[in-house]
Amino acid sequence: MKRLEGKTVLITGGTGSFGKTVTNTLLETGCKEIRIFSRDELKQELMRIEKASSKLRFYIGDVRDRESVDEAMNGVDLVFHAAALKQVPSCEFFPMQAVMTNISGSNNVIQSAIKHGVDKVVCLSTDKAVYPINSMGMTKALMEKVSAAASRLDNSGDTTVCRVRYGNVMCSRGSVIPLFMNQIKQGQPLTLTVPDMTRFMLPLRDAVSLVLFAFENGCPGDLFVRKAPACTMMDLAKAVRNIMNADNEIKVIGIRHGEKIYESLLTVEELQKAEDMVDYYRVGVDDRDLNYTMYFSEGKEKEVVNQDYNSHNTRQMGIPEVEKLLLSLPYVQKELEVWEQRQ
Ligand SMILES: O=c1ccn([C@@H]2O[C@H](COP(=O)(O)OP(=O)(O)O[C@H]3O[C@H](CO)[C@H](O)[C@H](O)[C@H]3O)[C@@H](O)[C@H]2O)c(=O)[nH]1
Repeated sequence: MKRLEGKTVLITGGTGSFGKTVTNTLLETGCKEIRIFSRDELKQELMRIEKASSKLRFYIGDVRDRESVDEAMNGVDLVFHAAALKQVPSCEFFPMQAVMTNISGSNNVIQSAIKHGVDKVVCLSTDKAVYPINSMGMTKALMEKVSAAASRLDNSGDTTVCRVRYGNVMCSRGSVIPLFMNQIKQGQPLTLTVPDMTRFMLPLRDAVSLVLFAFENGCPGDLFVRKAPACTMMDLAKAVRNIMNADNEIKVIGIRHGEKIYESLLTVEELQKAEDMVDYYRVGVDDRDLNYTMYFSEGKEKEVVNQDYNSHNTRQMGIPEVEKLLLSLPYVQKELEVWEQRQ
């Protein structure tokens, strides 16, 4: 991470799970300043106390409010744009709120970065933006378009805007793994939507590496995804039960508003032109030579792709592998420690 030496980094939505984890990583580099931009002063105060670092600067603001974004952007070299409305059900009920934050807010961040001559902006998107069926995914898909358009139009060439998409980040706030663990602690049944539903499972550390990879390798308009395994929700529920030594009932409750049976990380068309970078796929906005020759398998003709890259056709983990992955997560380790003391 030599390229971070002496840099000022702005993280929008910086008090979330991603923001906190990437901050830890950045604090171990030689970067000069990390700016945390978010709406919630309490979360900022807690983060200030927890991290206790003179490199951190906190900015209260909202991506919807361009002035507040401009204030935080002055002197910034790199932006990780993570601020978003991302709960599927609430975006279904309040789609215009998702429009204002995820689309207009993202445009504010990108335009402000271009105006301030920022080197690179990495915008965080989600698998729900691929063939979107819910407001959260639709607004994230448009955020991707807004950033792709900005990267085409910025002729000054000062600012590189690129994008990453990831699947379900394991144990992120409000997500299913913490929910299952709490249900077990309270002696309740595990509420399972659809047993065969699959999701890409991405530990937070891999989500952070993806974003750093995009920072290091991204050219204007690039989209990166990290290859990830998936599992069924039934296997996930059973794995959580097993690691907690529990036998709570698993109750099928049916699909929720705006949900899909499986998620896609790349469309058929994107996969067709994607460059395979071992752990990652890269999809460029056009066919320019972007100097990725070291990752190509020379001379191999591209096969015709007729499927998207989705959580049904990626590598499937069985219950033991899901258990192992769960046990490697700091969140799960902490929760299990408390749980085992109570037993
Ligand atoms: O009580 C529940 C709740 C959820 N699920 C299932 O668990 C899976 C994951 O659900 P989450 O609520 O954890 O996550 P979502 O897939 O709805 O969305 C999550 O992943 C997205 C990326 O795909 C975004 O990051 C988003 O913010 C985040 O909440 C889904 O198949 C869902 O049906 C259950 O079985 N029971």
